[in-house]
Amino acid sequence: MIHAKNLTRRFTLKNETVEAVRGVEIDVVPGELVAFLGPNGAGKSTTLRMLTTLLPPSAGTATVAGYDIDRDPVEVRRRIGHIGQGNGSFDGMRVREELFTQGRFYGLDRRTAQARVDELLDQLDLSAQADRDVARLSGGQRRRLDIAMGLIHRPRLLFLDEPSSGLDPQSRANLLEHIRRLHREEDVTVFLTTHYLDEADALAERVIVIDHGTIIADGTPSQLKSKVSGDLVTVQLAEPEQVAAAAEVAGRIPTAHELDQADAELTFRVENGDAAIPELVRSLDAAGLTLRGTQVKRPTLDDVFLTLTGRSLRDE
Ligand SMILES: Nc1ncnc2c1ncn2[C@@H]1O[C@H](COP(=O)(O)OP(=O)(O)OP(=O)(O)O)[C@@H](O)[C@H]1O
Repeated sequence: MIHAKNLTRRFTLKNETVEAVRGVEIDVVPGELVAFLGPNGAGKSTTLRMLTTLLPPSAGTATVAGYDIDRDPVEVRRRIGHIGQGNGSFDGMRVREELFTQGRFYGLDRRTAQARVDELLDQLDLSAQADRDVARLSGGQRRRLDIAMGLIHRPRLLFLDEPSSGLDPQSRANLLEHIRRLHREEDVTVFLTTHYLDEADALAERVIVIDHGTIIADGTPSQLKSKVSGDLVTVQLAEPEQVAAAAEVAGRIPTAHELDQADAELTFRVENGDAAIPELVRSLDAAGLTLRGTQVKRPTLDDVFLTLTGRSLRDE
């Protein structure tokens, strides 16, 4: 569905050149739901704009929905839906009218356009807003209308640039559910950009991580997390003086690593945190050390990003 090879884009501003995308390789097969994750400025939108034929690459090639983005941009556009950042609809139009116009724009006859509009209003839960002025929609409804607009011509591949950006948590959850359903029930291949870690984790079957214009990871959320070596175990001791001795005890667990001490707290990573705790507690007890508590935290996509880049995506 998407095959990008060495996709590269440079921007020249006065006498400075920015390499926004550097040799990106992406392969997406039909039916996948892919989250393209990265911090601000990583190159997500630039990649998306190249794949959707809005921006010519400086180097590299891509075929999207079976056509070359450079040689056959019109064929590509005909087969994809693209929902950009804050697409925005025309104010002063009613929801139904706006969708109908889009349908006619894509060459549907009046009757087909009408039927498609009704279908999309239903699918995206907008039937109750059909006769409402577009300007009076909530943020979440407006995003759903954007998606309906992008789907009018039944594309098999949908690109969404930061679809849930700026939405409150409830509208975000609702929008993601709609995207999930479209993917599941309509068999639409979805490629969306996001800088929300939890969103990528919860939504996507596959996450491609981009940083400084380069892809640094590609896999299912659990594959990516398994690259971060292990669960994070935190142990609180009664006294700061006991931490060094506790670190020695924890260090004997065969898979324990990244041991760190601060005040009365010891942290380390271990392959299976839950399985390691009982033996650790016994050993600490046998060494005469007093425990105040223990926690086990599974790796998150943020840990993956931190491991790969040395920075936290959450702080960006
Ligand atoms: N038209 C342009 N002219 C110059 N530089 C640009 C242009 N578009 C993007 N850039 C630069 O390219 C880099 C990548 O930007 P891009 O918008 O692709 O990142 P992004 O990952 O989508 O970020 P965001 O999440 O903030 O949208 C940034 O350094 C940006 O400033």
